[in-house]
Amino acid sequence: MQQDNLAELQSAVVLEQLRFAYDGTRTDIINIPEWRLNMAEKCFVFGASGTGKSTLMNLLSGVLKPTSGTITLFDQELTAMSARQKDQFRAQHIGVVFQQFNLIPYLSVAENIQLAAWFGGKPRLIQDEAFTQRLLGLLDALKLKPELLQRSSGELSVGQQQRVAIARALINEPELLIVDEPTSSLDTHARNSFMKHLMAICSAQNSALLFVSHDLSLQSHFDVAVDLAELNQLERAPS
Ligand SMILES: Nc1ncnc2c1ncn2[C@@H]1O[C@H](COP(=O)(O)OP(=O)(O)OP(=O)(O)O)[C@@H](O)[C@H]1O
Repeated sequence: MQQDNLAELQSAVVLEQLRFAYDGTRTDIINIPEWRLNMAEKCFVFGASGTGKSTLMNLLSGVLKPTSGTITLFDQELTAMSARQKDQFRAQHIGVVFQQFNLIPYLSVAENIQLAAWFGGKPRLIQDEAFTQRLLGLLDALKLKPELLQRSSGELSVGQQQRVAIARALINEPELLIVDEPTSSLDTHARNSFMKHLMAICSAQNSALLFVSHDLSLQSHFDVAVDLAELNQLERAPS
């Protein structure tokens, strides 16, 4: 079978009977009977504040463990992995940009990005010329000046930190990029430019993209859009 056909058959993400309640509560925050994301598809997940967007992203990146049900990424069941296997799988296959970016403020931009490559199992490649070229290409695509590489990430503006977080998430060319509400601190012009660059990089790398936000104006950039309130089968109090 041709490689292209194989890629079409495999899903990037499959959720089945996925339920999650925070410890000590009995209220489901997530209850998704079934959902799929195709390989290399760019999906916008929207919902108002408090609908569970960050919770869903934390489940998909393996930071939270579901109460029940399964999460399968590229035919591998995340929910069946040990904590160590999950960390390794995430580092190798998933790029995550959290709302707060989670950069290490006292490390330089270069060190923050190299750390991701190291955890992604590519420590030797960091010395490699091709790695440097890829890093410079990413910086250029994200409109970050190479001089920033030696600056502590804690010294950068919020917009710059955001783009460094994206560069870090993309450095290992992940099959899946998960991005949680990254544009809220940007003005309209910066936001549109950021979105265009992000889409171009994902297309070039063939990465599937799951992007959560409450900002519906971003929807036009994506292949598909999902309303989390519809996807999530939560019991609602009768009105
Ligand atoms: N650690 C926690 N313990 C208990 N409840 C939590 C915890 N974190 C979030 N919640 C609750 O889960 C629900 C979903 O929160 P979540 O942060 O996933 O929503 P969100 O859609 O990402 O919101 P926002 O757009 O404001 O970031 C909220 O009712 C929230 O209060």
